[in-house]
Amino acid sequence: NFVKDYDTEYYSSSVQGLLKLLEVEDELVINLTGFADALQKKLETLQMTIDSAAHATEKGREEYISNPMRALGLIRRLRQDWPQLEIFTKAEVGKDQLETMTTLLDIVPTNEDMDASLLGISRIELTYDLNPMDVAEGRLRDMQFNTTFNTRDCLAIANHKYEIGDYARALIWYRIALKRQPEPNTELFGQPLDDAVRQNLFKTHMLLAMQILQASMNPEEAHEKVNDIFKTLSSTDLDSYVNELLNQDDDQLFMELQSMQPIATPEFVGCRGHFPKRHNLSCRYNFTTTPFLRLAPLKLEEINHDPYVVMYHNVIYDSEIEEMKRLSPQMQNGYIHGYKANQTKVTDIAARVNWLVENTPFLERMNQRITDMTGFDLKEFPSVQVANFGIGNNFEAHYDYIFGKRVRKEDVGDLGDRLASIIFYSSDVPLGGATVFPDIQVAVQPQKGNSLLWYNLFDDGTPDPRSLHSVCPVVVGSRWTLTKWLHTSPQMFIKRCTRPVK
Ligand SMILES: O=C(O)CCC(=O)C(=O)O
Ligand SMILES: [Fe+2]
Repeated sequence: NFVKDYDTEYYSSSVQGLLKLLEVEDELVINLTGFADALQKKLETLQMTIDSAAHATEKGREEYISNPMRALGLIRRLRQDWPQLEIFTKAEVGKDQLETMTTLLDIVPTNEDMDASLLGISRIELTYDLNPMDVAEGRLRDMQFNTTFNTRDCLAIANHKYEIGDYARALIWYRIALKRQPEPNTELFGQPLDDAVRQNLFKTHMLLAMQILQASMNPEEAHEKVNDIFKTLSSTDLDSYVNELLNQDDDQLFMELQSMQPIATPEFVGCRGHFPKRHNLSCRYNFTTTPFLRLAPLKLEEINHDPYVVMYHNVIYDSEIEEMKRLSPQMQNGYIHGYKANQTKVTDIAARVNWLVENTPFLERMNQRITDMTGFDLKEFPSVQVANFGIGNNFEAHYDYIFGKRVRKEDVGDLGDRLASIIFYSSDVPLGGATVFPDIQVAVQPQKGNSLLWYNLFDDGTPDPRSLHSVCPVVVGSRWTLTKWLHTSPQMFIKRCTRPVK
C-alpha cells in the first residue's frame, strides 16, 4: 500500500506529501494498538493464572494442603499446567504487528527530508523576523495556535541551527529546550540529554562570541578552539556559565539577536507586508475582452499599472479546484530553485507539481477562462501546471522568461518566450505564501478563486526585468496554484508589438 519512490518523493516538499505521511503515522498507531491489545490479552491470561494459584499464608499451610482436591491439584498443575504456561509465556507477542511496524518504518522520511523541514522553519523565522520564543509557543505573527513544539522538536531545531552555523538562533532554541519541563516518556527516546544540551549551549555561546569578535576565523578552527576551552572547564564552571545564560532576559536576548540579523531584503520587506500602500488603483468589470464577458463580466482589480499586473476575482470555482486536485493525485518535484544540472536536492525543491497536458473538459474550461481574461490564443499550448507547496517552502526570486533561471530556450521551442504568467490561487493561505515583486514593491496574498496576471516581456518581446518575482515561505496552509504561461508566437496576430514609451 505504501510504496516510497526514494529518488523522487520527498514528503516535506508539499502538503500533499505530508498528508501521505499522516496516513503512515495513522497506520503505525493502528498497528501499535493491535500490538498493545495482544500484550494486554497475554497479561490478562497471566494475571488469571497468578490469581488462581495464590496459596494460603504461612500459618495454615500444612492444613491447606492436607486436602485431596488441593493435593492432586498441586501435583497436576505442576506436572501439566506450568510447562504449558512456560510455552505460553515465552511465545512472542504480536509478531504480525512487529513485522508491519518494520515495513512501515521503511517509508518514513529520510534525514534529508527532515533537514528540509527544519530549514523551512528557519526560513519562516528569518523571513518574517519571528522570535523563536514565540514560534516555540505556537505564536506565529498574529496567530496563536494551540499546538506547540515539544522539547525534542526544539532540540532538533536548535541542533539544526548549530549545524548550519546560525549560533544566535541555536542559542535561543537550546535555552527554550532546557527551560521546558521534562516530558513523561523521555526514557523511551534516550535521556533528554540534559547534560549534552547544556554543553551545546555553552559551545554555541562560545562560537557566537568568536563569530562576532573574530569573523575571519574559519569554522573548523573555531570549533577546535571551543573544544579546547571546553576540555579545561570544570563541571561547576560549566554549570554557573550555563545558568547565567539561562537566566538572561528573554526580550534582551531577542533584541541582541535582531541586531545580528542581516538587513531585510526587498523580498523580506514584501513578505512581511511592509511595502508602501497604493492609492491610484481601481477595481472594475471587464466586459469586453471576449463577447462572452458581456453576459458574465469578470471582476478585475488593478495591482500595478506599469508593468501591468492585475488580479481577477472569482475565476476558478471550488468545483474546478476539486477537479484539478483529482487530476493530480501524484505530483513530481518541481519549482526547483535555479538550474540544477545534477541531481536535485530536497532543499532545492519549492513545491511538487503536475502538468495537465491531456485534453479534459477541465482544461478546456480553464483555457477558455484565460482567453476571456486575456484575449489570447491558447490552442498551441493548452497545458497548465498544478503546484502544491510544502510548509516553510518559498520560491526564490526569478524571471519567467527565457534564461530567467526558470525556462531555457530548448524548453519553449517554437512557442517563443513566456509573454505573460497567470497564477490561479486555488487555496487560501492563512499565513505567508504571498507572491512578491520586489522591484515594483508589489506583494499579493493568495485568495482562493482569484488569479494574478502579469507580463514578463515588453511589447516588443524583450524581457522586462521588473517582472522579477518570488513566493514567500508558506507559514500556515496548503498552497495550491494552477499556473499558465502564455507564449509569444501564438499571439503574433493578437498582441500589439510596439516599444513602450519610456
Ligand atoms: O505561485 C506563485 O505565486 C508564483 C509561481 C511562479 O513564480 C512560477 O510558477 O513561475
Ligand atoms: Fe515565476
